Amino acid sequence: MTLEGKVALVTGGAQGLGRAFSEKLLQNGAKVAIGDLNQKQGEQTIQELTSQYGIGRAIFVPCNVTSLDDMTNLFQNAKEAFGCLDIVVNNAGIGGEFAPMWEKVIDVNIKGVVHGTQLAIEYLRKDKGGNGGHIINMASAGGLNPNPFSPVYGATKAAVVHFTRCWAMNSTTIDNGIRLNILCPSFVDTPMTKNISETVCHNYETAKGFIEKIGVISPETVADALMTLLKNKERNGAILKVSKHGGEEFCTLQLVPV
Ligand SMILES: NC(=O)C1=CN([C@@H]2O[C@H](COP(=O)(O)OP(=O)(O)OC[C@H]3O[C@@H](n4cnc5c(N)ncnc54)[C@H](O)[C@@H]3O)[C@@H](O)[C@H]2O)C=CC1
Ligand SMILES: CCCCCC(=O)CC\C=C/C=C/C=C/[C@@H](O)[C@@H](O)CCCC(=O)O
Repeated sequence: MTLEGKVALVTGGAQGLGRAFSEKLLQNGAKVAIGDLNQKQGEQTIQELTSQYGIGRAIFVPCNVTSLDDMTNLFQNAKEAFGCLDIVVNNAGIGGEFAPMWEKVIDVNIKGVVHGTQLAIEYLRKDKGGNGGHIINMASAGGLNPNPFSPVYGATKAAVVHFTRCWAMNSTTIDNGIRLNILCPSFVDTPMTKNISETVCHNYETAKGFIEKIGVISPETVADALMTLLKNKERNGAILKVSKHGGEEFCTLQLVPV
């Protein structure tokens, strides 16, 4: 029970990776506040997690990460329900390359992470009554190396990597006991990957071969990588890539030939 007594907040936790993260956090003793746009799925997930891990361990708050009001409400509810906050996982994200969807991708994947990070810093900082803590932002292997089929999506994930590393070097976070790290999985077996089609990426037929070559990993594998970051008490601004062929690899940024 490495996270006994800790309180975590996970965005996009109704399904997919966010749900797997929430479950892993509960298994390790934490309490979890899940925020998600999908109220029906979110409430069902909380019911299932509660029956497995006990009453009062997890709450659901309907929330659109692009709305600062919704996100503020999510953080307030988490603090009121559990008394404090220690871990924030900014996980909610979407894909889509064509108009009008691509603008929404930028909004959710970047604005959502900016909201979640800025609020997390306010709630965690020691000089404002917090305990310090850990922020994990979800990027993607496609934010490190080019996925030629999803340029807009890849750009948002590169932005998440850079945004997070900037904050990790900031004296406000460092002096207040806050660390920020980044998870970069390759393709994962979630509804997002299952729904990849010619309506969300370019050159879909070729993309299928690309996905097959890179391989698809399980949400549990990525949840284990989240635990690797959470158990580590030193790293700040680190990028943890997880892929089928490479496993967990801490990365530095490098340009690969295209
Ligand atoms: N599935 C994959 O292959 C990979 C996914 N990722 C990233 O991991 C994160 C989670 O992805 P998956 O679980 O695969 O996706 P998913 O589509 O299975 O689940 C995403 C969840 O986020 C919620 N969500 C979407 N927009 C939202 C919004 N505006 N506000 C609040 N909640 C919202 C959805 O309702 C859903 O419950 C995303 O940031 C994604 O970009 C990164 C690398 C690989
Ligand atoms: C709607 C889009 C959903 C995308 C979900 C992801 O975030 C998956 C991104 C996953 C991996 C991207 C990796 C890109 C790697 C390449 O630049 C290159 O490193 C791989 C070379 C492939 C090969 O020839 O082995």
